[in-house]
Amino acid sequence: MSSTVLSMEAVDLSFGPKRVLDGLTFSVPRGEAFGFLGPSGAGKTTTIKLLTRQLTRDSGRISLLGRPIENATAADYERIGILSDTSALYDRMSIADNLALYARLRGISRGRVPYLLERLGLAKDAKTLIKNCSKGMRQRAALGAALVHQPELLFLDEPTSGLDPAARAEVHKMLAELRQRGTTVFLTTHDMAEAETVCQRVAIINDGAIVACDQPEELKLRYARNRLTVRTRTRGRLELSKSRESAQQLEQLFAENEVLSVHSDEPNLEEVFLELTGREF
Ligand SMILES: Nc1ncnc2c1ncn2[C@@H]1O[C@H](COP(=O)(O)OP(=O)(O)OP(=O)(O)O)[C@@H](O)[C@H]1O
Repeated sequence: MSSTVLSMEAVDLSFGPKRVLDGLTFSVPRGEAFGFLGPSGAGKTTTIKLLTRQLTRDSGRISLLGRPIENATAADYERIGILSDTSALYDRMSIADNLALYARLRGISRGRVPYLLERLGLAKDAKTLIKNCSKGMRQRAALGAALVHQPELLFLDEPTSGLDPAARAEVHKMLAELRQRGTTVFLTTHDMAEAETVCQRVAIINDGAIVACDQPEELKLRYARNRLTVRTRTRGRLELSKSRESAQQLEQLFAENEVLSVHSDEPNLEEVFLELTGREF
């Protein structure tokens, strides 16, 4: 069987006169956590909707679980889990009952529900009605619903938005475990630190087109600015590039006993993102 679980080739999509996706091309091998990053409105959710057949492309090819998406069967969709802001939870039912319902809809036992509640930090709130949940609790419950049938391919649209740092860390741990078990993850996020923690590769999308796609480390080496920040006694903070001229300048500053500290800025994905999209989140 092909090791490519998911791919798009030259996919275009317009809403009316507006081109939203423009020649989108990428592929995701089995077992990879693939991050899809981009500013608001770049086309991330639209891409997930195409991959999960909530929308249809204008042109190009999409394959899912080794076959053209047009030929995907109901059984293929049983192998997929989706978390998005349209994930439906029943407001008047408790968290535990929602997860049990999802298990029943998937035709599996509710045996995994207590485990998921525990792992998602929801055990003590299991009986809370969804309508009385905080945004973070709701988000974790929706993640539980997406995971209940142990999908081999998981689409996560901003899975940790609204979560506090502890819950976020627990979700990251769960995702790492899922990946170890061979689950393929397609994830959108605005959180660059999350992308670096969770994803083996990331694509950066801007105005509907992929502007870079690689391992976070590679992108950082390729695009991040390389700077030194020097705090001086009388000249304040100086920013130097890592160049020969700057080395001479730094030597001079040391000779003049000006240097209080030298800090080498580690390149980070946020800088890469800004460099490539020209936009903040
Ligand atoms: N049903 C629709 N009809 C018309 N335009 C749409 C529709 N859905 C999305 N769009 C437009 O398509 C573009 C991409 O939207 P999309 O939701 O994919 O962005 P996104 O990258 O997920 O943004 P965010 O990070 O804010 O969730 C936006 O300009 C949006 O306004």
